[in-house]
Amino acid sequence: MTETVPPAEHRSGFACLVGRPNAGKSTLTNALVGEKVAIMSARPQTTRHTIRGIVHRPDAQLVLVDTPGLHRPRTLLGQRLNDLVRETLGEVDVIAFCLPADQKVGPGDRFIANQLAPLMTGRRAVPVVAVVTKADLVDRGRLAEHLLAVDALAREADREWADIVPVSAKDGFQVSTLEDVLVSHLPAGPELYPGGELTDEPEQVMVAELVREAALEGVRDELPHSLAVVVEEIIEREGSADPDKGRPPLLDVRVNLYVERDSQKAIVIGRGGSRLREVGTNARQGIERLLGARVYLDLHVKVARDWQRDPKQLRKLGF
Ligand SMILES: Nc1nc2c(ncn2[C@@H]2O[C@H](COP(=O)(O)OP(=O)(O)OP(=O)(O)O)[C@@H](O)[C@H]2O)c(=O)[nH]1
Repeated sequence: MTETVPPAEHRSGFACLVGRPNAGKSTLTNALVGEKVAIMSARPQTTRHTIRGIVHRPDAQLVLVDTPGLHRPRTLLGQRLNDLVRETLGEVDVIAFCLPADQKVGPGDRFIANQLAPLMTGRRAVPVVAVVTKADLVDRGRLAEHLLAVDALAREADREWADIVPVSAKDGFQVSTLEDVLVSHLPAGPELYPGGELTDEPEQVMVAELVREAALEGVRDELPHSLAVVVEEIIEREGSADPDKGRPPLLDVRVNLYVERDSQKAIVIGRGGSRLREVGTNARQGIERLLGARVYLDLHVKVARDWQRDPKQLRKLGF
């Protein structure tokens, strides 16, 4: 019998991707992890939850935390998200600050750089790698200019980036280089997630993301940030599985969709319930793939007035 000898120095730890909305954090997480874990969208701030993916390789395990956009708080929800973001940031081993190459360094980036600055010094300083995303969208000249501007951004705050790495999640340019750079900032340590499961996101949160994505499809303009999704229960129907016949179990999945106004409820439900049925069908297919089971999906649309500003509602909705 041969035993597998662990590599001399195995590294492990947590990395957090920050950056303004639309900076390409979710897409980059997916490119690094190699599987769709965060839900992508052309619209800002669909990533309400902290979603982790794991880069699992023989010499390292890098646990990625994809945060909601670190943005200037406008509502209580924004404030909560920022608290969550800062809490997460204090605990990670390396931060990847994403700055899209096709957009000038602006006030949003400066705001984040200033938030990061205090974390970058002292005994427990966290290294921050500046990641210039979407490099495929600009030519070499503009990329070089952008890299200089990104470098200057750190010096404005009297700090230095641990590294600066241009990447394109779209065509894979430098993604493995970035992976190596992030790993190089991790401490020596054993696998944090034995076997390296791709995600430790609770099933319920992923189910909620799939329903939210389906419910927003085509109506994002009418329901910008006014939709929260809560999975009430996932229950296996007794006696539904038949392993002998290769029949997977049937799961009853009950989900509440919260909107702020009656008019929004009407949009989600559609004429005679037609749109909600379509949302259910689309979400169910994704959930069945995710859970490897047959799914009976029960959707309820409820009005929670001004839920973004009400602390009690926020807690109920899991924020
Ligand atoms: N051309 C190109 N487009 C990209 C790249 N990475 C992301 N995008 C696009 O940029 C948009 C935003 O990407 P996301 O990954 O959703 O950005 P995000 O930072 O997670 O956004 P929030 O969830 O709003 O914080 C999407 O339309 C992506 O398709 C890239 O490397 N190249």
